[in-house]
This record gives sequence, C-alpha cells and structure tokens, in this order.
Amino acid sequence: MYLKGSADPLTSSPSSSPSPSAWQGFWRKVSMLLPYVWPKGSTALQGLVLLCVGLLVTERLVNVLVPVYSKNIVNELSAEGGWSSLIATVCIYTLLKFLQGGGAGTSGFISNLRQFMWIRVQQFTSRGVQVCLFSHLHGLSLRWHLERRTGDVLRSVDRGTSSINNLLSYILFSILPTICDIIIAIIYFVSYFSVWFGLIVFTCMVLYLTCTILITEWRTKYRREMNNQDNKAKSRAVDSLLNFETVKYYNAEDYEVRCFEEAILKYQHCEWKSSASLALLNQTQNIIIGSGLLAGSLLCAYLVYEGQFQVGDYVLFGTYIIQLYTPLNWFGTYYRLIQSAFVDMENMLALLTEQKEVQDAEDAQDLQLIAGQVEFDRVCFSYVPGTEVLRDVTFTVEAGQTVALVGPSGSGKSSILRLLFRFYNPQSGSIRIDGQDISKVCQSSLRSYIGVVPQDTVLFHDTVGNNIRYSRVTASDQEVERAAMAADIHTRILELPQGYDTEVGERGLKLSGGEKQRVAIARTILKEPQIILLDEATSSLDTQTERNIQASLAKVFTNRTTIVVAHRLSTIAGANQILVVHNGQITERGRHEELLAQGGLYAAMWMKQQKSLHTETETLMNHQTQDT
Ligand SMILES: Nc1ncnc2c1ncn2[C@@H]1O[C@H](COP(=O)(O)OP(=O)(O)OP(=O)(O)O)[C@@H](O)[C@H]1O
Repeated sequence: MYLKGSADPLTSSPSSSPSPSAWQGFWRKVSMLLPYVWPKGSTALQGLVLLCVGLLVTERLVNVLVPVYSKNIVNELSAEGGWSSLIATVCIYTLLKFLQGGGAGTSGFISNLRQFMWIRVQQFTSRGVQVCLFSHLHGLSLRWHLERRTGDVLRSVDRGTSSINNLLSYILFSILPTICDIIIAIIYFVSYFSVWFGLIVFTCMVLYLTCTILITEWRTKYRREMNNQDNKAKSRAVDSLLNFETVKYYNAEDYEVRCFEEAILKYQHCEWKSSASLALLNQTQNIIIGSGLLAGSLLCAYLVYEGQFQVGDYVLFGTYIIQLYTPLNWFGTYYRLIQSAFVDMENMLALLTEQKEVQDAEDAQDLQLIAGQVEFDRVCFSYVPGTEVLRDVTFTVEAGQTVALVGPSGSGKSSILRLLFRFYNPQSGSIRIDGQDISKVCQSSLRSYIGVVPQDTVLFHDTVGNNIRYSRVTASDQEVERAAMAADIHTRILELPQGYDTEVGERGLKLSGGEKQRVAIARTILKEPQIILLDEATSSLDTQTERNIQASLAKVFTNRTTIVVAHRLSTIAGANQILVVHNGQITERGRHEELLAQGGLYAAMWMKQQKSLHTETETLMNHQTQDT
C-alpha cells in the first residue's frame, strides 16, 4: 500500500530546511478539494454521490448487526431453542455478511456497489483537475516556463491529480467510516457491556492514533527527501534523453549513465530510510492493537467464567473487536497515504496558485487593428532586476512598412519582438499598436494579429501538414499547400516519403534547420497576420533559397507591418527603416544608404560582411578554376 514517487517542492531543497508538516494549510487544501467533490452541473453525478453516502450509512448499521447476530447464533445453539428460529437467525447473519463482506480483504456487496458508483464521480474529478491545470499552465508566463523543468512540472501534475482522487476516496470511504465505527463501538460497549470495555477500546484507539500520527510525522522528512531525489533522477533522465544529439556529439554516454546511476543511488538511500521507518511504525501499531485485544478478551472471558456474561457475549466482543481491528489496521496506512497525498498536492496547488506574470487588465478590450502602426515609446526592460536589457527604446513602424533591427548578438533585438508579442511587460514606457497600449488590450486579440517566425523553430511531433496547419486549424489542404509553396518548401515536402503526412519527429528533428524554418514561415503565411515579426527567419537557409523566400514573403506580406531581425545585412538593405541596437539602446536609425553615409556601427558591420563575402566568392572562384 506504499505509494511510490510523490511530489517534492519544485524549487526548494527539503533537506536543507526542516520539512513543513504535510498538514500545514490543511483547510486551504481541503477547501480547494471541495469543489471537486460535488459535481456541479450534473444532477446524475450528484445523485450518485448521495447514493454513495447512503450506502456508507447502511454499511455502519450492518457493522453493528453482524456481531449481534453472531452472538444470537451461539446463544441459540447453546440454549434449547426452536429450529426455525435458528434457521432465520443464520439466514439473516449470512445476508448481513454478504452485504458486509470481510475476511482476507474481500469487500462485500455494499462496498463493491459503492466503488462501482464512485467511478464516474472520480472520473469527473480527475478530468476537472487535469483540464484546469493544463489550461492554467498554458496561461503562465514565458519566464515561468523557461525557469521550470518540464519533467518536474509533469510529475507534479501527475502526482497532484492522482493525489486528489486518492485523498477524496481515502477520506470519504476509509477515514470517516472508520472514525464513525470506532465511536459507535465505544458507545455500544459502554451501553451493552460496561464502561471498562469502552475504556479499553478508547485507550487502545487513542494510543494507536497518537503513535501513528507521531511516527508518521517524524518519517515525513524521509519521504520528502526520497521524493526530491526521485524527481532529480527522473529529470536528469529526461534532460539527458532530450539532449540525445549533444550527448553523442561529446561521446558522453558513459558520463550520462554514471550521473543517472548516482542519482538513483541517492534516491535509494532515502528510500531505505523511508521504508525502515515504515516498518517501525507497523510494528508499533501491531503491539498496541494486540495489547488492546488481549486486555478486552481476558476481561470478557473472566466475566463469562464468573457467569455474569453468556458465551454469546464473548463471541460478540471477539467478532466486534476483530471487525474494528481490520479497518483500524488500515487507518495507519490511510493516514500515511493521506499525508503523502497532501505532500503530493503541495506542488500541484503551488502550480495552481502561481500568479500569471502577464495578465489581461480587468477592463481589457479587444485590440482594434486599423492599419497596423507599431510604436515603442521610451521602453525600458530587464529580465532580471538590475540588469537592463532595453533602455529608452523609441521607434515607430508605420503601417505596412518594414523595419529591420540589426546589431551585435545579445544587444536586445529579440527582446523587442518578445515585448511586442507581450511575452513580458516592460518596466517602463509603452508599446502601442494603432495608438492602443498593448498592456490594456486582451492578449489573445493582440496575438491573433501578429505572426512570428522565431529564431529556433520547434515543431510538434506530428505530420508536416498538421505543423503548417497549426496556425489556422480550419485551413483546407489547398491553402496549406499554397502557404508551403510561398515558403519554398512545397516541392521538398512532396519528396518526403509520405508527403504532407510525413511525421517530423520529436521537436521536428527529422527535418533540417532550413526546412524547419521554411515550415515555420509557411505556418505564419497561412495565419495571414497583419503584423509580422521575423526573428532571423531565414538565417539557416542558403542564399538562393533565402532570396526565393524573401521574394515570396514580399509578395505575400505586401502592405503588412513587418519587423525583421537579421544578421545578414544584405537581406534588409531595402527596409524602410533600419534600427541599430547596441547594448539595449537604438544607436543609429535610417535607411541603408543614410546609415552607410553616417560611417557608424552599421557601416562597419556592412563593410565587414561585404569583405568576408568577397573573400568567400574569391575562394569559390579559385576552386572552380582549379576544378576546370
Ligand atoms: N529569458 C531570459 N532571462 C534572462 N536573460 C535573458 C533572457 N533572454 C535573453 N536574455 C538576455 O538578454 C539579452 C538580450 O537578449 P536578446 O535575445 O534580445 O538578444 P539578441 O540581440 O536578439 O541576440 P541574438 O542576435 O544573439 O539573437 C542577452 O544578454 C540575453 O542573455
């Protein structure tokens, strides 16, 4: 019954600080669970929940009646009673046992029926939680996603979801019924036998619960450590497999295997501590229950011996106490499982309560795109406080014009595009489209007008066709093909084994860098956005393909506002305006000829590129001469 692999805090190392109790924030966690218990909006499921509760109550009643009928059978057998009354008693007893089940962990008719009816409710809960989490994760900011390991997040989601289901069924169908059974048993023993029997059961229960809670609380830190190491081992494996190519480049298979084995060893060290402390807990519980059973049985046997009780009373006591003993033995396990489930839930709740960094304003309206003019007005931005990436960036892209951002690597060009797409909010200044501040419009409407071809194109593990269609899922096959033709990839796709139905592999690894870029361009062409952001969109292509694509892009995107980031200056020489970004600031601006005339950074970059182009051409021609 030991649950392996539960959540650990994603960000902190539990071993470095005293682990907080899993019960911390108990009511907050329970209140988050409650909406999932009552299936709102479905009368049928609500009926099922009520039926399950009804069955639970019936089960409690049956639990009291079974020992009473055991006693009646023994008493009727010892006395000279009538045969027909004995048959009736035996039949009722058998019916009750059929309803109750029992013995070697078999569940009876009632609990089987309850479990069956609970399936739909459980599925409703599980679906609700998973969908809510998935949608929440998509709503979180790019910064949050970049800082997290996907493997860790997925494990937290998995364990959190199953922990909610487990928690509900443990609390509703195990802990609550067991507590009710204990209270009913104490009342029954006090009123039917004597206060001594009630006292024995009561003391035994108090001792049992106290020891269970104390030892379980003590061993929680081992479980947390174990989870932490488990997560580390798994994310190490995921990271290693995702970087399969890099591992091969550096012949690092042995190193990766060693690191993974070390991570598993650390996990197993913690697992040993967790399992050893579990064995200690189980033994303690057995000793307490065994002592209670011994004390009660001796007292009952003495009273029968003295003639104060009938033999049937001893049977009643024995049956009742054993009947309590079985679920009580599970009580410790359920306490531990609930505690683990709470630990598992912690990360998931942390994910659910994670604030969205970029949020729509309360009164956010849809962006009303008129012509597509883009303005940056004294924009300052930093990813990390204290390190400014953009300083006082001001420029305007008139509707339908093309503006190019050039400059040294790391100067902040892509950051300008990310701000326009609202992946981040600037610290100061404003960005406007057709005069509307983008921080005041709905993100979804803003993004619907912008098409981005990013620096690194990552494709879905799907067919080429579906990857292109991703920007407009309702597009027809002809539209997809037209977009592919404009991106100069149509002929190449037809050469693939299954044409547009060819799978591109994980992250598009089966395509070359240039092919991926062209698929991304086709995707953006299909979206038909009013504003286009090209972040070195053609950097992986040869000069001829680049020219072809640029010619078709110019055709497809005529009169659309375009911002291009480029390293190869020859590709943007015709832009309406060129902005030179240096150390987060715009240091030069103007048309190609104007910037050359200025003799600044742009002119220097241009000269350098022309020179290396010249050298390359010379080398190529020399080769050709030698060949002939
Ligand atoms: N998510 C991030 N968190 C912290 N710093 C970042 C992040 N992304 C980029 N940076 C830093 O911000 C600076 C500007 O990055 P940016 O990607 O805008 O540069 P760039 O001009 O587009 O570079 P390149 O031409 O090499 O693509 C760099 O120093 C980079 O290290």
